[in-house]
Order: sequence, then structure tokens, then C-alpha cells
Amino acid sequence: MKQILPLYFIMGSQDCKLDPAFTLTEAIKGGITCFQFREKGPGSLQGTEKVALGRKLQRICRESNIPFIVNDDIELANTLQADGIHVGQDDMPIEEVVHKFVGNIIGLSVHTVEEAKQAATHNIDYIGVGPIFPTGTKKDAKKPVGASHIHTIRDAGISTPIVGIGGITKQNAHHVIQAGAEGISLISAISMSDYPQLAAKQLKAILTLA
Ligand SMILES: Cc1ncc(COP(=O)(O)OP(=O)(O)O)c(N)n1
Ligand SMILES: Cc1nc(C(=O)O)sc1CCOP(=O)(O)O
Ligand SMILES: [Mg+2]
Repeated sequence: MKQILPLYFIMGSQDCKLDPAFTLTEAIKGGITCFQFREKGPGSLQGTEKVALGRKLQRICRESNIPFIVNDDIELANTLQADGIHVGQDDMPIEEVVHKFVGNIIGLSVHTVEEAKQAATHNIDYIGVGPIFPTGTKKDAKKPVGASHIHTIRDAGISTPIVGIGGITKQNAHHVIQAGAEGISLISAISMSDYPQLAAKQLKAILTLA
């Protein structure tokens, strides 16, 4: 599990400055280790258009052996036979997700130490901790917790693999890794770049040094 988490790219068409398939292809060339399809919020595709984009992006991931994870939508994850699903505290109960998606990667969002402790009692593969820094991408994001929050979770004895999320850029990514996370997950630092391959490469280089 830990080897797929270092540079975890998340996006949907609503997040992209350039064409989504091109953005993903370039991000893969730049060294991302995992991809989450998160078609959600203002401007996102719905229905058959969402499924078609998901299929297209999944094909791109498969060609390069990059795990393809679906955000929120269990039905889509099943339809596409995705490699995994990511859910939050307010989505489908985690017990149900674990039951329905057995044998696949399962990620859960966590904001507090208590939620991280709860998460550790379930058979999940990683937790997404955030928002670490202020983010403009998710309008209903909670208050930023800072990278030290990852330290606090580790100090509470939780060993579940962690990815930090929220406002992570090449300027602050090293704080997240130094605080004890296995990886960084991010949207706009790559999806809004004019050069997604370069953006991913630069982030990868920072991870190597951190
Ligand atoms: C890796 C990762 N971590 C956290 C999230 C956020 O999930 P959630 O809280 O359910 O919010 P939405 O993404 O569904 O708006 C994530 N998607 N990925
Ligand atoms: C999808 C998401 N979840 C968050 C959480 O805190 O759970 S923050 C976030 C948005 C991440 O986008 P960016 O990298 O552009 O800040
Ligand atoms: Mg969710």
C-alpha cells in the first residue's frame, strides 16, 4: 500500500485547466503514484458523461499500472471495477463500504484524532488527513489543521498509512512528509498547472528530498 501513496493525484473535469485526459497522462509521466477520479461540485459531469470520462481516465491509468480510485460513488466504482474507493465521514458508512468493496483499496477521510482512532478499527488501507492547509478547491472543507496534526495522529499510536490533503503545493509538501505522512494528495497543484508533467515531477523531487 505504502508505495502507491507518495504522490496521490485527485481530479475531475471541473478541476482541470487543460483537457482532463491530457492532464492525467502528463501527471503520470511526471511520476504520480495513484489517481482518484473525483467528478464532483460545480461544473462536474453527470450521468453517462461522468461514466464515460471515468472509463477513459481508468484506461489511461491501466496502461501505466497506476491504481484508479473512485471518490464517493460506490456504484461507479463497481461499474468500472475500479481498484479502490475513497469515502468521507459523511458518505456511505465505512462498515458498508468495507463490506461492499472487499479486496479493493479503501480510503477514508479523517479530520480529528478520534476519527483516526475509529478508522484504525476498520479494515481500511489509508486515511486522508486534512485539510492540512487552506484550500480553494473544496468549498465545504473544514478548518485547516496544519501539518503538525499528522504528528499528533502518529503520537496517538495510529499506524494506518496517511496521506495529507488540502492546499498542498511544492512550497509546503515537505512539511507533510516530515510530519509522518506516507504521501501527499492534491488536486490544483497539478490540475491547474499549465505544465502538469513538470508540476508532478517537481513534487516528486521534493518528496525524494523530504
Ligand atoms: C485522499 C483523500 N482524502 C480526503 C478526501 C476528501 O473526502 P471527503 O471528505 O469525502 O470529501 P469529497 O472529496 O468527497 O468532497 C479525498 N477525496 N481524498
Ligand atoms: C478533496 C479535498 N478534501 C479535503 C479534505 O480536507 O478532506 S481538502 C480537498 C481539496 C484538495 O484540493 P487542493 O489540493 O487543490 O487543495
Ligand atoms: Mg466524499
